[in-house]
Amino acid sequence: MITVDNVTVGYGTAGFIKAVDQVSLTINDNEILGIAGESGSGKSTLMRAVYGDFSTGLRILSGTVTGRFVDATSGQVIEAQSKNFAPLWWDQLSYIPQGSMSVLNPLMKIEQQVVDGLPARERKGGSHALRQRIAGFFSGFGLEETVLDAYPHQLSGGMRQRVLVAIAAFVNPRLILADEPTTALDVVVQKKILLMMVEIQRRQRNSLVLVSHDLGVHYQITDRLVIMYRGQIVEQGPTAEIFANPQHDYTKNLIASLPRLHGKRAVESMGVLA
Ligand SMILES: Nc1ncnc2c1ncn2[C@@H]1O[C@H](COP(=O)(O)OP(=O)(O)OP(=O)(O)O)[C@@H](O)[C@H]1O
Repeated sequence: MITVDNVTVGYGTAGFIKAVDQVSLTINDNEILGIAGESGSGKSTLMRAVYGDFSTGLRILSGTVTGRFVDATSGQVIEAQSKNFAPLWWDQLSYIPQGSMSVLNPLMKIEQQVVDGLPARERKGGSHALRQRIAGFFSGFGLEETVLDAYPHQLSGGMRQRVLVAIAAFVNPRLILADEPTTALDVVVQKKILLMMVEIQRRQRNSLVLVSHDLGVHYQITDRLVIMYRGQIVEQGPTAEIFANPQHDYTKNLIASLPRLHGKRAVESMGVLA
């Protein structure tokens, strides 16, 4: 679906601050791909390059990010470079950036924020019918209809994050990019959000890329894992294989640093999806 080929990405026009260095990876159809790595290792930058969001001064210095999508209405295959992805946002690929409060407009009720992001074809049938569809979709994930009439500040952090996930998934995009969606939330809320994202991926059979510095999260929900270190990918492969047999010292240290419960690694005892 997405091929990242030897991409170097950074910021600035006069000078160039390199943030991602010669990275290659593939995002396949119908999979959960995890991206892990310490703070500043380039995870968010890579996500922006894959989404095609150059608004932060981001620049692809070399290499390509190519997407292959199928138009939901015409069935036509669309192949494009990420610099041309903007018309495909929401419909084909959606992005949940870090920080739910800064993403949602504080002055607008949730319903309007959902509606504003929708492609025109989704708005057909009038506002009442659309509200019913949105409410139905939200309730499928335990979000009551009253949430639609709330302003962001009236919702808890966990609720706002679930709303963001629901908005990102509403039009059934083929790829959802989620950047640290559970960071700064307590473990109970984290679990709810992770379960919601897995449920969405299973129902929609799309691809989910999950950025998290928390290897425990990756262990529980990702199919494949990419480990970044100082702007480069130092390891990638099936998550179970990486945990069973980490190759790179950085990955070994990350796994060794996971908390232990009764002599077992905590990830083995948590079983979010059990
Ligand atoms: N808008 C920007 N302008 C200039 N440099 C930036 C910008 N955003 C990020 N950087 C730099 O790029 C590098 C990679 O940052 P990035 O946010 O991609 O890492 P990250 O792994 O996502 O970190 P975190 O987990 O803290 O979010 C860092 O050195 C950072 O300072």
